[in-house]
Formats: sequence, C-alpha cells, structure tokens
Amino acid sequence: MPMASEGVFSISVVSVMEEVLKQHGTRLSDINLASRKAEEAASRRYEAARWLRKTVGVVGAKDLPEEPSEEEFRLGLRNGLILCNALNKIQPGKVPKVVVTPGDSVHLPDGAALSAYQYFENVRNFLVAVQEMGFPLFEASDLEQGGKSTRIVNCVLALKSYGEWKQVGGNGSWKYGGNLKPGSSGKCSMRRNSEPFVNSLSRNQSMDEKFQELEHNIHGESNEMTTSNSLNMLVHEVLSDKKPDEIPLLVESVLCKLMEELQHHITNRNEMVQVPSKDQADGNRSFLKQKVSSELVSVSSESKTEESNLVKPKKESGFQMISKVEEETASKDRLIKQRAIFDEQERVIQELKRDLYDTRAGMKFIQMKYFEECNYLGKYLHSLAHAATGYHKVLEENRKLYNQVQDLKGNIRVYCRVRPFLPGQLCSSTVCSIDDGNISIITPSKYSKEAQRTFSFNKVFGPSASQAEVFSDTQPLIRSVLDGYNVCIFAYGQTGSGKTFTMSGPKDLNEQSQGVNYRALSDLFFLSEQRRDMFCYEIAVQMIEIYNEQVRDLLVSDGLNKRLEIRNNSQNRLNVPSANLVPVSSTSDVIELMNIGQKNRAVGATALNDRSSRSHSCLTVHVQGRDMTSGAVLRGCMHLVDLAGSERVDKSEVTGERLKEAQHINKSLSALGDVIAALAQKSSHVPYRNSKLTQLLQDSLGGQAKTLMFVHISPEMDAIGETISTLKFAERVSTVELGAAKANKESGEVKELKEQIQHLKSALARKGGEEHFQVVNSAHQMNHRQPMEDVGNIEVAI
Ligand SMILES: Nc1ncnc2c1ncn2[C@@H]1O[C@H](COP(=O)(O)OP(=O)(O)OP(=O)(O)O)[C@@H](O)[C@H]1O
Repeated sequence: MPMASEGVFSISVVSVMEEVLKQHGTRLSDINLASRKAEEAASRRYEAARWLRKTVGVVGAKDLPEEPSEEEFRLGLRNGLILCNALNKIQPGKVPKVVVTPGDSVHLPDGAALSAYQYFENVRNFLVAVQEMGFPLFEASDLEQGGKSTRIVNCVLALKSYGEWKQVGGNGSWKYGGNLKPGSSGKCSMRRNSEPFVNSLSRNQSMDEKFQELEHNIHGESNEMTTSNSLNMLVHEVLSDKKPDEIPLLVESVLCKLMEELQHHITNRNEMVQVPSKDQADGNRSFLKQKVSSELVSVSSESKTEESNLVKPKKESGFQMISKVEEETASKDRLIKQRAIFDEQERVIQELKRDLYDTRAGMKFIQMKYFEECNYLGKYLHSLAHAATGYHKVLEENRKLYNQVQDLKGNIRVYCRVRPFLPGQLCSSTVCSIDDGNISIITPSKYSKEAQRTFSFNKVFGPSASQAEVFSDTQPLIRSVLDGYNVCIFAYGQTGSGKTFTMSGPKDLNEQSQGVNYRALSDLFFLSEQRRDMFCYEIAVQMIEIYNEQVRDLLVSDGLNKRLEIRNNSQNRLNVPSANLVPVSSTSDVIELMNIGQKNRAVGATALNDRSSRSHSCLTVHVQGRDMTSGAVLRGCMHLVDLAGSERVDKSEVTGERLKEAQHINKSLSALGDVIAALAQKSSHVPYRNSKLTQLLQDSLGGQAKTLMFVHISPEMDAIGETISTLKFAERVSTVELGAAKANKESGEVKELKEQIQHLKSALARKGGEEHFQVVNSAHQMNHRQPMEDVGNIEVAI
C-alpha cells in the first residue's frame, strides 16, 4: 500500500478499488467474466467498424464488415487506408499522403510485398498523426496476426468520439483522461471527459491500464481536484459495467475496504508517533475527514448522474463513515492519552511500590527496635517497680537510721556562742580561749578558786563565727522535721548577749546575716518542694509569747493578748489549740508573720517597759506530710524559741513588777534546765509541768525530739557573773548529754547501728543488685540533699 511521504496522509484508492473488484470479480462473476469480456470486446469492435464504414463509406471500407471478427477487423484495417481516410474525414489533411491500394486495380506478381510496404507507410502516417492528436495508440504490429485488436478498437473509438465532439460544434475543451494534449492543428485541442469518450475508454482499455493511468493521475499530480476527478472516473468505470443489483454491494465493499485502509493507516501513524500532540491529532482528523469526504462526495456526486437510486445510500454511508472515522480517531487519541496516563501511573505505582517496600522495611526495622526498646524498658520498669516496692520500706528505714544518727549526735545539743564586743566597749574579754567544743573563761576568785575555768559543749562559736557556721549543725535537723520529728531550737543568754542576733539576725538583714529562723524555714520549704512528688506537705505557723507564766498569741490582728490555755494531747495535736494557726507556703509568709508577732511583742514591751527581754517568744512551725503512695501521714514541728534574758536579778535590788517578772523568768528557765537535764539523764520523771514553757514544749522535748540550745555569752568583764551563771546552766544540760554521746561513739550502740546499715545495704543489693541500689540511692539523693552522713567513721550511703 503506497504511503504519502513527509507525513501527508494518502491512501491508494485505486489499489482499494482494484482489490475490491478482484474480490467481487471472484465472488460475483467468475463464471461469466470471460464471455462478458468477449461480448464487450466484440461490441466495441462492431461499433468501431460501423463508425469507420460510415465515415469512409461502404465502398472505401469494403474490406471491413459491419460486424467483423477480430481477424477481419485487423485485416480490414491492415493497409491503413481506412484509418487514414477516417482521420482525414474528422481532421482534414491530417494524413496528407495516403497510398492507395494497388490491388484495387492491378494485381502484381510481387503485389504482396509492395502493398505491405505501402500499407506500412499509411499505418505509420496514421499513427504519427494520432500520436500528435493525443489519441490512444496501438502498435503497427497490432494489425498483424496475433496483434492486440483491442488497442486498435480503442484508438478508433477515440477518433469516433473526437469526430462526434467536432460534429456537435467542438465547444469547450476536450479532455483526454485529464491530460491536456495539444491539437494537431496547433490550436489548443482539449478533449472533454465526456460520456462517450469515457464509455469508449472503458471499453477499449484493459482494467490494468485504467488503474495504471488513474494511479498515475492521482499520485503523479498531487492535485486534489485531479485526484477527485480521477477517482470519479475510476468509480464510474468500476460501476458502469456492473449490474444495478451489484452496485450497492460493491460500494459497500469499497467503503469498508477504505475504512480498513484508513484504520490501518491511522494505526501505522500512531505507531510512528507515540504520543501525537493535540494539533497533530486534529490535523490528522481534519485531513482524513477532508480526504474521505472529498472522495466520497465525488463518488456520490458522480453517481448522482447515473444511479440516482444509489445516491442516498452512498451519502449516508459516507457520512456514517466520516463520523465513524472521527469517532475512531478520537477513540485512538483517547486510547493513546489513556495509554500515556496509564504508563505514567504504572511508573508512579512502581515508584510507590518501591517506596512502600522501603517504608515497610523501615517500619519493620523501627518496629523491631521498638519491641527491643519496649522489652528493655519493660525489664527496666520491672526492676524500677521492684525497686519502688521496696523504696518506701527503704525510705522508712532510711528515715529511722538518719534520725538515729541524729540521736547519736545527741538529741539534746548545746552550742555556745560568744558575742563580739560592741562598738565603744572596752576590749577586756573574759574568754581566755576557744577550742572546738571547749571554752575557757577567767573566773574571778569570787566565783571560783581557779583563775579560769573550761566548759565543754557540742561546739563553741567564737565572736567571729558567721551565721552560716552557726546554722550548719542545725540544718540536718530540718529534714527530721519533714520526716515527722519534733525539733526545739532555743536561744539562751543574758540580755544583750546576742540571742536575737543568732535567731533572726541584725536589723539590717541580708543573705549572709540571716539567722537560724530564716535559714531553717528556707530549708524546710526547699526540702518540702523537693519531695512534692512523694509527699504532700501542709505547713502552718503559730507564734506565742510566755510572759509571767501567761501564754499569749502574738498572731492577733486586734493587738489584744488574750491568755491561752496549754493542752497537751489535744485532738488536733496542738498544745495551744486556740492560738492562731496560719498556713504558709513560703519563707516570706513566715517572715511576715514573725514581723507581726514581733510588733505585738513590742507593743507589750512599750507598756511593760522592755518586756521583750523578759518574755519567751516561741515561733512554732507545724508540718504535716502525707505520703502520696501509702497515704501515711507524718507530723512534725519546729519550735524556734527566743528565751527571756537569763540574768539573775538581785532580789534586794528589784521589787514589784520587775521582781515578779524576774521570778517567772528564773522559774521557767530553771524548769527548762530541769527538764533537759532529766531527759539527758534519761530520768524516769521529766518535770514538764513546772512551767508554762516546758508544758508548751513538752512534745518537743524528749523522746525522739531533738533539742538544740544556743547559749550566748557576753565577753565583757562586768558581765562575768552572768556568763558564769549561764555557762553553768548550759553545762548542766550539755555536759551530761555530751558525755553520753562521747561514750556512745564506740559503744555497742554504734556497733549495732553499723550492723544495721550493713544489713540494709545487703538487702538492697539482693533486691536489685547494684543498679537497684543506685536507683534507690539516686532517689534518695533527689529527695535529700544530704544522703551521706557521718557517724564517726561510719558512712551511711542512704
Ligand atoms: N555575733 C554577733 N556579731 C555582731 N553583733 C552582735 C552579735 N551578737 C549580738 N550582736 C549585737 O549585740 C546587740 C545585742 O544583741 P541582741 O539584741 O541580739 O541581744 P539579745 O540577747 O537578743 O537581747 P534581748 O534579750 O534584749 O533581746 C545587738 O546590737 C546585736 O546586733
């Protein structure tokens, strides 16, 4: 199938027709085709003979019968006379010299040879003239035996056609098969594609020749008009000799074949152009449409003149085919686009599959890691849970051990602090030396036989000791308060010896000069905050004054110091339940309350002439901690007591109110000394009820309660009497206890404690090994700022 070059769409219609005809020929008229062809040839021959006889005259054409056989036709025209004369009749003078047959008059012995020469002369002249005029030619040999008479018939019928055209006036151009040929006369002689000629052509040319000629016309000229005409001609030729009942079938076959060709062509094109652009596709579509429609319309219009009954079906078939072709083209386009989309999607799917595979692999890896981690965490959590189970037990043991350590240090600890000389004072000190827990003072003969005397305490702080140093031994006891223990901190000493300075600090307070009260409260809140994940602490404050054995609430807003009752073992565990109990959440809250208390105390002092040094003030911090795991409640309290001046008043010198005050002070301080001494000696009877002060502090003196006493002395010589008196009081409570503590250091009690600690360590190691121990230990470190405590040379790692 020939294809147009350079992308121009073309189909060989001729080939299509030929193929269809071949099929139809085989199918429709195989049997009678030969006879039909013979009939057709004879009919055409007779027509040619009749026209020649008519043109040249019967006499002139005596050798040519009206209905000659092929042989007769050939022999009749062999001498060229009839042909030349006929040509000269329609085109006078075209063959100027015509040799007359000698046989006509004289029969020569060599006539045959002579006439053959003459005949050849005529035939040659005729053929030259015919060629000039553009008529179908034949070979001179066609006139001989075995020659093709059909070509001679074609030529004669062409002459006939031309002659008839001239007879009717010769108007317009006479066209021969679309080819323009110059006329012999020099004029532009054109043959019209007239009906007679087409008929004669169809009758004189073989189908092969017709197809060749049409093929040439269609492809040789590339002219759409010409192609259309030629196609018309072809269709006409094909249909002209068909019976009416064969035509529809044939047309249908042609169209079907054409469709096939178009589809085949489209497929080829689509293969050539993988994904044509929209423009190309549109171009193809319009070209196809144009081509097919032009051909079909030509067929249709041509057929209209002959077979009006075929017009409608042809038209309908044509339009149907156009729309079908359009549909097919659109469908092809869609398919191509879909294919492209499909390919793209296929590619994306492959990529996604790869990604999915990678992701799955990644996920599996992560999952594996996750399970590994979970396993590890599970085990770790298990050990932690195991540790946590024992944690509270350990905590409890730790608490006990910790406080046992405090016990070993002494439940009652006495510290001595020497105030520095105040500005303007004579620097003649009664203090000879200070060595750790010992202080030596000058003792006038009035008080002792010895020139100096040494007193021992837990520790002695010289005039240059800082507030932080003084507090350092107190700090561990703050944790005990949070663990549910009671702590009493006393400031003892004569007026002006520095009690307030130790407990609160100087008037111009700063971080360094802050006293025990501030530091203790600050630690208390710090530790409670550290333990907030395990314990819920509630802290509240009371501030009470004992003056002349009367208990007064210092946290009152109306300034009235109403007398309060002390009730030990009260329901709410408050010894003075009716005193204001103010909840606090920070150190500043407490300081604010202390200031209020001091103000209330000062008010009283104005009225009673410096009562502050003649009354005991007690700030009590109540702590209640609830273990959030076990729900157990721990209660502890810390009493910060600023005692009244301890100076002894000579009864002869004072009377009245001052005497009364002095008596009360002496009595209460003496009662306190008795209680502490009884406790230190582990006496079976502790005389708490001898004073309001000891009654108030009953729960915090003795048992597991811790007592710290800061004994203050003034270094001035003129205060030596009070200093000796104070030191003797302190020595009474501290020496006994200190001695006991010293004795305990290497006693069986310490050994027992060592064993307990070792036992605890082993128990922890058994529970979870070293890791477990570390967990517990770190938990302790988290909750206690001082996990390590020294007991002599024993290190308790809890
Ligand atoms: N360690 C010290 N360093 C410097 N100054 C001190 C020290 N101790 C006390 N003072 C000063 O000595 C003076 C008396 O001290 P403070 O008021 O504390 O005595 P006090 O025993 O509380 O007296 P009172 O019984 O009258 O309350 C104050 O001016 C105080 O600042």
